[in-house]
Amino acid sequence: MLEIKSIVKRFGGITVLSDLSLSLEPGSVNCIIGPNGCGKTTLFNLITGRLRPDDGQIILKGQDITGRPAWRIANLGISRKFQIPGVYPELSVAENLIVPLAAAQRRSGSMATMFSSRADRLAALLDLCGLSHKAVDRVETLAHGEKQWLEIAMLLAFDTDLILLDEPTAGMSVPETEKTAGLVKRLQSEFGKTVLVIEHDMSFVRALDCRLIVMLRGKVVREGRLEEIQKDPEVIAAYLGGTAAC
Ligand SMILES: Nc1ncnc2c1ncn2[C@@H]1O[C@H](COP(=O)(O)OP(=O)(O)OP(=O)(O)O)[C@@H](O)[C@H]1O
Repeated sequence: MLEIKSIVKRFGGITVLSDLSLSLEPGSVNCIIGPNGCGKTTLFNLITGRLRPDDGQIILKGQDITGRPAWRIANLGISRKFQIPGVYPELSVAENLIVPLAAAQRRSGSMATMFSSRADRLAALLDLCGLSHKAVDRVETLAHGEKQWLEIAMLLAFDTDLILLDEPTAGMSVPETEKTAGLVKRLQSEFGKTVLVIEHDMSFVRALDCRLIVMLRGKVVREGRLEEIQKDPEVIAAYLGGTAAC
């Protein structure tokens, strides 16, 4: 689905990403962990075209997207959720979903995507984010967690193959965090999406039960399951430190 080859990003004299390589299998869930400032968000900015790399290549489904504009990359099949919910507060929940549904229709030129009709699609998306009972409510009246779930459903409505989520559980309670892990898993299990998540919350990482990618000092230093990663001395020293949570 995605192949990042030896990417380098510098800001002035500081090298934030150095020779970083990574690949994502189609239909997989992957989670990036790493200490503050190690370059996780910068990596998302490079993948989505907000920033251009100084060196290296980014390949999406066999196509070189390195340095292409963000709108073009979105149309080629990558959607992204920022930490703060990117929803339309004055529109209803259903209207928020109709906007990306329409954008997906325009992008593909066909509705032969996930569902058989627009009504079915809308109902499935409302069900996915647990907001069927609030379909006509204005989004500004929703709780923080509900806005985050709505935005994840909006990404699904836009129907790209690859979905990037930047700390989707930021500001959430423990039950909300657990629900978010279930939602992210459904993107893969029910809809076949490839998902790449940045997350700090280890209870969420554990619940997600997926491949972990550990970044340190601008590089990928380890990949694997949590059980392996949490035993790694370098990871423990540099990132997990004393956090008994892992
Ligand atoms: N536009 C920019 N100009 C200059 N420096 C930047 C810019 N964007 C990021 N940086 C620097 O690059 C480094 C990596 O930042 P980045 O936000 O990618 O880290 P992160 O791993 O996502 O951190 P966090 O976990 O705190 O979100 C930091 O030192 C940051 O200050």
